[in-house]
Amino acid sequence: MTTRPFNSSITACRDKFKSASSLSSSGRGIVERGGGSASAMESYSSELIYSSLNVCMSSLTASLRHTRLYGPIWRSRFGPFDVVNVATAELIAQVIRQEGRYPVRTDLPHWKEYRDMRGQAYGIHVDTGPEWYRIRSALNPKMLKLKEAAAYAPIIHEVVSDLLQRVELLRLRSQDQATINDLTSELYKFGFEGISSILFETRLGCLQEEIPTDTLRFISAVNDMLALSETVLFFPRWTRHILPFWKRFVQAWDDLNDVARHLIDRKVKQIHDQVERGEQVEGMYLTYLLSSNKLSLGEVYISLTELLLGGVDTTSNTLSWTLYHLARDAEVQNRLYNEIASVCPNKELPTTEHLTRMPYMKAVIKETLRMYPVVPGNGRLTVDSEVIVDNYWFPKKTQFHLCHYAVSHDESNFPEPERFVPDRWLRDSPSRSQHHPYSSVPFGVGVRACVGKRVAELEMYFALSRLMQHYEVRTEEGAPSIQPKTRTLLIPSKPIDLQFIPRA
Ligand code: HEM
Repeated sequence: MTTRPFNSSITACRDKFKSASSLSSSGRGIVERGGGSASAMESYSSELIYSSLNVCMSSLTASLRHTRLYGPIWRSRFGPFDVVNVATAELIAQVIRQEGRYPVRTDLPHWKEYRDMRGQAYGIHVDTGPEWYRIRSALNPKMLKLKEAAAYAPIIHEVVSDLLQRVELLRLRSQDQATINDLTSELYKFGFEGISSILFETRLGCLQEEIPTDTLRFISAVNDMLALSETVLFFPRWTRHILPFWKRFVQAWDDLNDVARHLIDRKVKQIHDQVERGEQVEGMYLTYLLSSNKLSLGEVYISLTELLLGGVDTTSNTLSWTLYHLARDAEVQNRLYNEIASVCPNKELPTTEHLTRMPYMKAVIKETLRMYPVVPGNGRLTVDSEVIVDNYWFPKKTQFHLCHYAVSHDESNFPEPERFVPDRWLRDSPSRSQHHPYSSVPFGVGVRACVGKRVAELEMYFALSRLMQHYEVRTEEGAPSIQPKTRTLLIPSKPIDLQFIPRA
């Protein structure tokens, strides 16, 4: 095969590998999307940190449709993005196996610009290469290992107790003394409180009746920054004088940093006072980061903020979908309840040891994350070397989009993919699916995978097991089924309202 020029700079073919031009001509297509229309902006305006992940920004249905139309690999353009999409487990595996020592998801030039403007450290999302690795290595301990994350069990239980109280309050306040409307927004408060109590070692009061003013400012700064992140990236720089987005983006970051810094500085002073008094310093994640001396104070500010951004919306959306399905499937719910009740009789508080004896609960969460991978599409930008994927040769600086949602809904991996079947994940079950290891990787894989996985799992397991101990969840009569949609993260397209019936 001879080398032929490709019709754009993104792919180039080399001897022995397929001509990348066939990406656009043999049913593997280039999909062009117009830039900047109001409707496009509406559906693609981002909510979360994972704006940096969902590089092709295609909607779920579009990603499934494109897979059917173009096969497992195709190019797409959206605004400034020129992306190679891969939509089989094997191709995802090929990209990941060539990601190198310092994988990059995608560029975040607007975050970098903000940090340059304010003279701040870059942090885990903006830094690349060995610098990213240095920060990531400092963050990994006390987060990634189950044994270490287990130290957060008491504080997570404290926050789950507040969640239970809030559920009871809202239930009793409702007309039928059962229904909680828009469960996801309540679970969002739980997610925010849970992760900040570990990271900042401070209870923010998100689940209180009257949320403190500073906490409200924190929550809205997080929301504003994330909602504006993609918008800012999308519009050309010259529009910044005319459109309000950049100014609001900067303001949101300023507010976010201000509250985070205040929380951290308070802790630094407490630790300093304890040391002065000759007391033993004990704490959680912030104390660990400060005492490990691996990061500058500026890097600690940025790192905790970025961990918070990764942790607030992810666990809450996953828990919402889990409860939604349990409410619709009495058999699955009973089985889960029976497992929890047999491991922890008399509503005993579950410990991490108890969790090791709850395989069905883990299967329920795995199945939720298969059907609703909260990060439905991830990205990898090849930086250091050229790569070969599906026998095509791709040059450096190729942006890949890993279409996780399409893959985990592919029936060749998971028969009847639209059915919620936790049994697929159980070792001895006849329904256990024989799937490719990369067909459902909701936390990512490799050195760049989710740093908060263990904490997220603990939060979800404790919250789910205790909710089940106290309540049976049901749907209201005639409640419509709810489809997911992407707002970068995968979220319910409508509010989820569920009934919470107290158990004896
Ligand atoms: C259900 C819960 C969660 C899911 C499904 C999830 C999923 C993911 C995924 C898919 C990635 C990208 C991995 C990759 O590129 O290979 C990621 C990255 C990340 N997540 Fe999570 N996440 C969850 C919870 C959390 C929590 C609770 C935290 C905070 C403690 C967190 C913090 C982060 C951070 C900081 C990154 C970036 C890591 C890096 O770039 O080195 N996540 N997460």
